[in-house]
Order: sequence, then C-alpha cells, then structure tokens
Amino acid sequence: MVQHKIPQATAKRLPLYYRFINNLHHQGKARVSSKELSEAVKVDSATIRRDFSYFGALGKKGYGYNVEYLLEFFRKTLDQDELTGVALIGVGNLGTAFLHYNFMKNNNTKIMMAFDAEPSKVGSDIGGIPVYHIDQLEEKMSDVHVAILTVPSGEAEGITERLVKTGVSGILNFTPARITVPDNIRVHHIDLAVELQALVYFLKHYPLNGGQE
Ligand SMILES: NC(=O)c1ccc[n+]([C@@H]2O[C@H](COP(=O)([O-])OP(=O)(O)OC[C@H]3O[C@@H](n4cnc5c(N)ncnc54)[C@H](O)[C@@H]3O)[C@@H](O)[C@H]2O)c1
Repeated sequence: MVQHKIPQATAKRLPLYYRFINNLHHQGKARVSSKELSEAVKVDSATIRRDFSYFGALGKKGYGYNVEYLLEFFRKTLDQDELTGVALIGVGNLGTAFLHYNFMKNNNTKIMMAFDAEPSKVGSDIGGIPVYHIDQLEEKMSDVHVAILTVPSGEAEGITERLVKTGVSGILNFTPARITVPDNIRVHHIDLAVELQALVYFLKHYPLNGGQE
C-alpha cells in the first residue's frame, strides 16, 4: 500500500475514522459511502473525500469505500494511536537537526513547537516548526505532553521542573544530566557517548566473526 504524506488536520481525524470503520468491519459491512461516514463522524463529506484521497482510497460513485482497505490503511498509519504532539526544548546543534528531521515517518508523533532562551532564535520557524521563548513554556505546552530535551546539561533540571508542572508525561533526554521526576513521568535518556563506548567495548570483547566458528 502506498503511504501518502498526510496533512496534520487530516491526521487528527484519523482516529475518528478508524473507530467508525472498525465498527463497520465488526458488523460485517464491506463498504461505506462518504455520506454515511459524514453523518457518523460529523465531518462534512467533501472533507472526507479529500482526506481519503490522501489515503489512496478513491471512492467509486454508487459503491463508496472499501472497508477492508481503509481498515488496513488506518492500522498501518495510526499504529492504532492518535497523533502525539511533541515539544522540543533547546534549538541548538542537536535540536535544530531534530526539527529538520521531525518524526513523521511513523505518522503518529510530530514536533509541534520548540523553545529556546536565545532571542535571535525566538520567533523563527525551523523545518516548519515555530520557536517560542522558553518563558512561554507553560502557556504553550497545555496540550503537549511529550518533550525532547536538547538544552545544555546545566539547564536540564530547571527545565524539567517546569515541564513537570505543565503536566508532561514523557521526556526524551539527550542531555548528559540525570534529571529527577515524579514516579508517574517516564524519562528516556539517550546518551550518545555511552552508546558509542558500548559499541567499542563490544567490538573489542565480543568481536563478530560473520557466523564462522
Ligand atoms: N550536538 C551533539 O551532537 C550532541 C550529542 C549528544 C548529546 N548532546 C547534548 O544535547 C544538548 C544540546 O547540545 P547542542 O550541541 O545542541 O548544544 P547547543 O549549545 O548547540 O544548543 C543548546 C540550545 O539550548 C538553548 N538554551 C540554553 N539555555 C536554555 C534554556 N534555559 N531554555 C531553553 N533553551 C535554552 C541555547 O540557546 C541553544 O540554542 C547538550 O546537553 C549536549 O550535551 C549533544
């Protein structure tokens, strides 16, 4: 199945479509018209037709859409998950690279906003993502519950305390600082130096012999 690039507004409606199509599938229905869908999910049928064209699902007049096809598409695209918005804190070397890369390959996570303390960076738009001043963290983060930390290590703890207060539930920490959070918040540390050391250690002590004894 061809994976099309989906606009954000369309991606947000995917879980809605998914639930309804899944119900139809359970009822044994093989097809659905955009009118039926429209009434069920309360999205106008022109929008539905446009959304579905991104999925490569082209409804036929008098037939509608194939339920099986749509369901397979939604399962693959959504991973049965909603789009998770992510905030990035610290738009330096590493942060800038992440903004350009973003994470849309899996379609269900996306950096929505970034923060920095440096006035020259604030107000800019990197890879289509707005950069706000760190002072605006609490104001902007109300709907975002996952953060990537790419600030200097000395800033990590202070920023983390503020993130905790905004109601963040997960932090991907690229700084070498070991941050402390309450038990209900998940922190994943990614320390590239440690990863590299581990690789070198394994190369030395557990060399691969290409399957030969
Ligand atoms: N660059 C790398 O390859 C790399 C690799 C592994 C880990 N790291 C770690 O990632 C972090 C970032 O590295 P970098 O090379 O991008 O650093 P950098 O100095 O280029 O970027 C840090 C950014 O954070 C901003 N910042 C500083 N204080 C802030 C605050 N209080 N609030 C918001 N923003 C603030 C700075 O203005 C800057 O834009 C560091 O902790 C570093 O140790 C970097």
